[in-house]
Amino acid sequence: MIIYKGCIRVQCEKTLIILKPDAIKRNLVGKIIGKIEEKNYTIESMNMKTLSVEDLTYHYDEHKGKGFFPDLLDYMSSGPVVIMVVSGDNVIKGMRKLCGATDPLEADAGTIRGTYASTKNENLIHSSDSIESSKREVAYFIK
Ligand SMILES: Nc1ncnc2c1ncn2[C@@H]1O[C@H](COP(=O)(O)OP(=O)(O)OP(=O)(O)O)[C@@H](O)[C@H]1O
Repeated sequence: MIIYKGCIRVQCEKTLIILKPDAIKRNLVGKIIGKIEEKNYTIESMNMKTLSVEDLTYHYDEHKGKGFFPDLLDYMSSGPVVIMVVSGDNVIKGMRKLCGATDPLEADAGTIRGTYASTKNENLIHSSDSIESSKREVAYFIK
């Protein structure tokens, strides 16, 4: 049995994190990664890329047809993002909590969105919302 940073390695979850274009434009990458590391989560992989409309249509499939979808595509393709796989005990739930509510005005103090973001359109970070989403997103974005 391998014990790694306090959790049994084989039971550690993985989640896909995307630091959105505003995180890079506003020089917040280091601060956000600092908050993730403060929680003792582990960064398993990290890369930068500008997402294509094809990537985003796949990723945000559930939002296709909604009024904000065109703005979401414009925003998410407006510059490079940082794509990370982060692991840790209960990391999926823990990272969603650390990100805070989708609307930063409703996000708890101390969360990433509550601390650094101010609009629902540009809310800095994506985090997988379930084990199924995490598997689907990691399989798509990490080749
Ligand atoms: N009503 C809205 N107006 C503008 N943008 C929105 C709205 N709802 C969602 N979005 C954008 O679409 C993204 C995906 O929405 P979702 O409801 O899946 O929120 P989330 O799970 O908190 O965010 P994400 O999927 O990016 O982690 C949001 O993060 C936000 O950027």
